[in-house]
Amino acid sequence: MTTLLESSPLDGTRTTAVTPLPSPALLRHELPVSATAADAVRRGRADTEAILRGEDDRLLVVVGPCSIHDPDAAREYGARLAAEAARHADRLHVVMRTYFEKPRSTVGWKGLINDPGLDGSFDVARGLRTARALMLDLAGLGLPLGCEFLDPITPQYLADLVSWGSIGARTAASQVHRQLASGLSMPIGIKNGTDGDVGVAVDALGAAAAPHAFMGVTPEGLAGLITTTGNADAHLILRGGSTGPNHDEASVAAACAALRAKGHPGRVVVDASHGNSGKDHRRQPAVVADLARQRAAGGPVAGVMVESFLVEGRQEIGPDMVRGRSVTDGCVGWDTTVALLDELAAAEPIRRDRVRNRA
Ligand SMILES: O=C[C@H](O)[C@H](O)COP(=O)(O)O
Ligand SMILES: C=C(OP(=O)(O)O)C(=O)O
Repeated sequence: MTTLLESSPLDGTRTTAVTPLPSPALLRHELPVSATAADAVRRGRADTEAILRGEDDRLLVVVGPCSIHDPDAAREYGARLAAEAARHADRLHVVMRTYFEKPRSTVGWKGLINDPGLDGSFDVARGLRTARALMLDLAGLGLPLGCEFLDPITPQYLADLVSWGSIGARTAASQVHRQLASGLSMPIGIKNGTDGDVGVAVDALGAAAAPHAFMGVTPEGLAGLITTTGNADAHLILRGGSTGPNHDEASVAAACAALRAKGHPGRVVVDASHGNSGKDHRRQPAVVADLARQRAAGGPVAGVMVESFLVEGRQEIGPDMVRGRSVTDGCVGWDTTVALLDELAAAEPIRRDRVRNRA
C-alpha cells in the first residue's frame, strides 16, 4: 500500500510517496532469535568488550565483505569464516562484517536494506527481512556479527543480532549518530573523518559515552522519546583519510595519546581498508603485516578490520556479476583472507611472550 501525501500539500512538495513498513516488533516476531544465535550475540559482545577493556589479550578481527549484496554468497563466506574463527579462537576474536547500509560520498547503491533488488526498486521491507534472516543464519553458525549503523531506525529491526557496531567516517560528527551509539547494546567503533581527522572521532566517543534523550521509533513503529545510559565501550577506529594512511606506529601512538588525554583507554581498532589502503584492496595485506608487527611488539592495537569476500576485487552492479565479488569497495579474496588471519594469529604468541617478560 502506498499513501500519497494529498493531506499535506504544504510540506509534501518534494516527497512522492510514504509507504508503510512492517514494524520492528513485527519483523522480530516473524524472525525470532534462536538460542544458538542469542548465545553467539552475547558471547560476541562480551568478548569484544573484554578485549577493548584490556581484560582479554586476544585480537579483535572484524572481517568480511564491504557490503552484503548476495545473501547466499554471504552464507557461504560465513560458513568458511566460522571454521577459521574456530581454528584461531585462542588468539583471535573474529567478527563477520555484515554491512547492509552503505554511506555514499555522493550517490550510489546504498546497500541491501535500501535496495535488495540492486535495481532501484527500493523494496525496503524485503531488504529488512532478508538482512534479518541472513543474520539469524550466520549467528546460528556461532559467528558474532558486525555492521555500520547508518539509518537511525534500522537498529530497532536488527540490533539484537549485532555484537559489534560502527559509526562511519561520514557520520562521526553527526549528533544523531552519537546519540544512537549512546544507547546501542554492543561496543561501537567510531571512525576518524574522511579527511583523516581523529579529533572528531575522539569527540564522538565523549558524546557516545554520555546519556542522551532523543526522538526515535518504538518497537511498534510509533514516534518515541528514547533515553540512554551512554556507551562505555565506544572506541576509536583509525581508517586513514584523504591526507593518507594512519595505521603506522606513530599515528597509532598519537591517537592513543589523544584518547588518554580525554580519559578514554589508549587502545584502537585499525581498518586495513578505506583510507589506509587508498581504497586499493591489494594494499590491505601490507597494512595487516604492519599491524601484525605492531601486535607482536606489544602495541596498543586492539582490533583490525579487513574487507574480504570469496573473490578478490570489486565489480559494477549489472547483469553478469561474478558470485562472491564485492559491488562496493574492493575486497581481498578468500585465500588471502585465510593467509591474513594466519599472519595475525602468528603474532599473538610473540606478543604474549613480550608482555609476560615485561611484567
Ligand atoms: O565502504 C564503502 C565505501 O567506501 C563507502 O560506502 C563510500 O563509498 P563511495 O565513496 O564510493 O560513495
Ligand atoms: C563505509 C565504511 O567505512 P568508512 O566509514 O571508513 O568509509 C565501511 O567500513 O564500510
